[in-house]
Amino acid sequence: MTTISRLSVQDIRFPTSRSLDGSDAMNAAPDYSATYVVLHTDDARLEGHGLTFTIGRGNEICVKAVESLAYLVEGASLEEITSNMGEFWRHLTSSDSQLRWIGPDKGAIHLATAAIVNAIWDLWAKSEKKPVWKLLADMSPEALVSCLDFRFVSDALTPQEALAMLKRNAAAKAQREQEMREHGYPGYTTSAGWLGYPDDKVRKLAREALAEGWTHFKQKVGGNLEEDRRRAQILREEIGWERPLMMDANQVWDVDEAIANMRVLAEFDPLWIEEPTSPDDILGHAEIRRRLAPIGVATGEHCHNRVMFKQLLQAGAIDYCQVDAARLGGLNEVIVVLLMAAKYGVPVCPHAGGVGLCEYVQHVSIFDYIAVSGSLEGRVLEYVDHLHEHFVDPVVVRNGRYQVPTAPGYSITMHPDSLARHAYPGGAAWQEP
Ligand SMILES: C[C@H](O)[C@@H](O)[C@@H](O)[C@H](O)C(=O)O
Ligand SMILES: [Mg+2]
Repeated sequence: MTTISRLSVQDIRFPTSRSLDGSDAMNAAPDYSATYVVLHTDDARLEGHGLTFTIGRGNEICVKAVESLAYLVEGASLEEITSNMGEFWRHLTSSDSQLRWIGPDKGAIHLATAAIVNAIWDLWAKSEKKPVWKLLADMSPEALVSCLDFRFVSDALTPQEALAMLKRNAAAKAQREQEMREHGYPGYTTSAGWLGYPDDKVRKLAREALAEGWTHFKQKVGGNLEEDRRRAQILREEIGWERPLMMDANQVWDVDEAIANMRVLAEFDPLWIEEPTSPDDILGHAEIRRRLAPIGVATGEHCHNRVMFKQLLQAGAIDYCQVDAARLGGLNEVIVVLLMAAKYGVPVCPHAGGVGLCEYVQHVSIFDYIAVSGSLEGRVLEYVDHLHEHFVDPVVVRNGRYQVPTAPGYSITMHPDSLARHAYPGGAAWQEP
């Protein structure tokens, strides 16, 4: 038996705003940050690591929220948790009504939940000596369903339906796993298109990404429309018209504004417009989708729970579901969304623009292909080229495709010296001018 003896949490921040990596129309100068959780156990060789992605001072709140939730896992045994993961997830999200009140299932408390829940999955996978995607892919449909909480979504997807979907896909799992191991999962890069980059940098990075084998590119829009057009022109000059170009407005527009601006940017043939308006505006997304077709609508990085994803799907509001591994309450809730998206026939293209998110979502997409959707059609996994060097098992991308991770766990463990250097405010990275 493995007992979780203690939870520790650290405020880790990277000064990415200095180079405007990650910048967009809403977040002009983000410092990519992580509320970083370690579950210590009575076995000194076994720890579970997890993080939630925030920007700079957002960590102040998330660290506190993790501290408040810690008592719900400290002292529990891993076996006790994993023998009924669905029930445990509900315990973590609902049993303390004082903490639930500041959610429910949204905001800082839910981000904190994600860090803890993902650390449990990391611990579980490490104890089984498997990468998380493989732990999931090897589970029986019954075992997987028992990890999930269908509360508030059973009108759209029942546990029985989920079971039937997983069973239908089970026969060809081994074949799809082999395919993933041989060819990897298709990706797209956002790294050439950050809003704060000067034109010559956009051009240079697009050229380099093309040479590396990337086939899909995303640019930020939503600043000044003429500047958006200029950058789109540069990208089209570099990548041609055959390769898909996606656009991301990061929520800055009202509904009508989004439609008007995208009608102008339509000349660059974007595959999708991402976060065209407020992430909470389900009917607004549906309206934008209806009026902008065939340009697709994508959203999800700020969609805070399975209930909202349910409504986006029910309302026919999205063409691409951009689930975020640390915005939802960890992997359990992510899997519920994968299943709902598969039922509604909407491809899942997870969000990965942040620190550690690429590391997480490679497991999500590979598992989705093997066991849930069984399809690669319309699916590309985001990649951003930042901060991977801080991870013990960083993502490996070849020719624009994510290679299957093989190390045990959720790939989210950071090097101890990276943690020490980027601890805020004391770390060396924050002492330099
Ligand atoms: C502040 C961040 O870099 C965002 O711009 C990023 O997550 C982005 O929306 C994305 O889609 O990758
Ligand atoms: Mg985005």
